[in-house]
Amino acid sequence: MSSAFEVRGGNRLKGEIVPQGAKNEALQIISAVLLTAEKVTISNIPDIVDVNLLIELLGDMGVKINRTSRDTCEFQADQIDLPYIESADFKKKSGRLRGSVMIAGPLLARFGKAYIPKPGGDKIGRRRLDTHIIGFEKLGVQFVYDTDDNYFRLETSGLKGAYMLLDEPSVTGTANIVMAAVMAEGITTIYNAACEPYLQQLCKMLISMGAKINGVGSNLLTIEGVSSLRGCSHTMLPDMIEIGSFIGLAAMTQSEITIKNAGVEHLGIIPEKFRQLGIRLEIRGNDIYIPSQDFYEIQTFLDGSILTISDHPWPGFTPDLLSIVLVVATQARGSVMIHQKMFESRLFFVDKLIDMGAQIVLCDPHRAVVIGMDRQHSLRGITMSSPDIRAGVSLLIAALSADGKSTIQNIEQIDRGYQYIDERLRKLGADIKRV
Ligand SMILES: CC(=O)N[C@H]1[C@@H](OP(=O)(O)OP(=O)(O)OC[C@H]2O[C@@H](n3ccc(=O)[nH]c3=O)[C@H](O)[C@@H]2O)O[C@H](CO)[C@@H](O)[C@@H]1O
Ligand SMILES: C=C(OP(=O)(O)O)C(=O)O
Repeated sequence: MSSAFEVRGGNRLKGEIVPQGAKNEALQIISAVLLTAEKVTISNIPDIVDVNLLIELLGDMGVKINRTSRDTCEFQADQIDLPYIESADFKKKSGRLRGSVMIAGPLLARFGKAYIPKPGGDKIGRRRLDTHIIGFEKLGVQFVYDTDDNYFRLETSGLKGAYMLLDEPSVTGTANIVMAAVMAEGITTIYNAACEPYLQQLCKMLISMGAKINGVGSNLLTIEGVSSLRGCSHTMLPDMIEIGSFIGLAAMTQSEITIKNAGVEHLGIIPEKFRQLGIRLEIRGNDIYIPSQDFYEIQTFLDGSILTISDHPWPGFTPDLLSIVLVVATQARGSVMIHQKMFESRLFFVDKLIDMGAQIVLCDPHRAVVIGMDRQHSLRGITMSSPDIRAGVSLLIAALSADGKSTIQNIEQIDRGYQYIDERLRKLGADIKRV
C-alpha cells in the first residue's frame, strides 16, 4: 500500500457522506466474540487496518471467521489455540494495535489465562494499563510482568465478583473488566466506570448473549456473573469520531455536506462543541446538514473571556476530536484555548500547522492557544508526516483547505481508522490521491 496522500487544496466540497461503523466500538465488540463457543454475527464493521488486524489475530487464535460481506462477519470461538497466545507471533501481531489488549478479559473469563503484550496504537503519551490489571486482580487474577518484553502474564483459578472503584474511567480498561466480570462467580460492582456509547453497545451485546448487567450508561455497573454466554447478532454504531471529523472538514473547506445516518442520539456533546466554534449545523432526522459557511465565529464564555475546549471522559468531550477542533479553529474568527488534559503528546502536530501559516501558541504539552485567521489568508500546502490517527486527519483537513499542494506522509496512521478516506473524499469533490 502506498504511504502518502497528495492533496491540492481549495476545492469546496459538496454532497453526502455516510460514516463508517465505529472503530473503537468494533475493537471491543470483536474481542467479545471470544466469550462464547457459539456463533456471533457482527454488522457494520469498518474496513480499516486496526479492525482487520484484530480479526486476523482472532483467526490466528483459532476463531472461525466468515466474512459474509464487506461489513458483516460471523465469528465462532469454539476451538481456541491457547498455546498460540504465548507465541512470538501473537506478541508481534497484537502489539500492532491498541484494541488487542481487550482480548485479555474474555480469555480470562473463558480459559483462566491471558497474555498482554505492550499494546500498539497511537503514541500520544503514556497509556498505562493499571486500570485493566488492578481490575483483573480484584477479580482474582494473579499477574507477572516481564520487564524485558513488556509483557503481562495473567492467570486465575476462577474469577470472583468484587467491588472496585477504578482510579480512572479507562475506556478499554472498563471494557476489559466488564468482559471478565460477566462470567465471574457472584456480583461485580464497577464504580467510576467509563460509560461512553461504545461501552453501552458492548454491554447491550453482552446482555443479548445472556449476561446480567445493570447501570448501563452510568458510571456504576453491577454485574451478576453467569456460567456461560450464547451467540448473538450485533450492529455497530456510526463512528462519532469520523462524524466530528466530517463536521470540521465541512467548516474548514466552506463546504456543504450532509452526514447521513449519523446516529445523532449517540453523539452527546460533540455537535455542541462544533457549535461553540461558530459552525452552523442542522440535525435533520438522523442526518447532520452543514451548510457552506463563509465564516464561523468562536463563542466566548458568558463573561466574555476566551473559550477553552478541553477533553473529558464521557459524557465530556472526547480527546479524539480535539485535534480536529484545533485545526478548524485556525480559520475561525476569534481565539480558543485547546486543553488536552488526557494525553500529553497529542498536540505536538501543531508545528506542522504553524509551518502552513496557522497562528498557534503551544503553551505546554497540554495546551495550545489558536488565534483564528478568519480567512484573511489561506494555509499553504507543505510536505508533512502524520504522527497519529487524529492528527493525521486534522492535517488532511488543513491540506484540503490550503493553497497549493500538500503531501501527507505516513498515512498508514490515517488508514488505521478511516475507511477508504481518499475515495470517499474524492466523491465529494476533493483533489486527493495516494502516491
Ligand atoms: C481503542 C480505543 O478505544 N481507544 C480509545 C480509548 O483508549 P484507552 O482505553 O487506551 O484510553 P483510556 O480511557 O484508558 O485513557 C486515555 C488517557 O486518558 C487518561 N485519563 C483517562 C481518564 C481520566 O479521567 N483522566 C485521564 O487523564 C489516561 O491516563 C490515558 O492517558 O479511549 C481513549 C479516551 O477516550 C481514546 O482516546 C482512544 O481512542
Ligand atoms: C487514539 C486512538 O486510537 P488507539 O487507541 O487505537 O491508538 C483514536 O482512535 O483516536
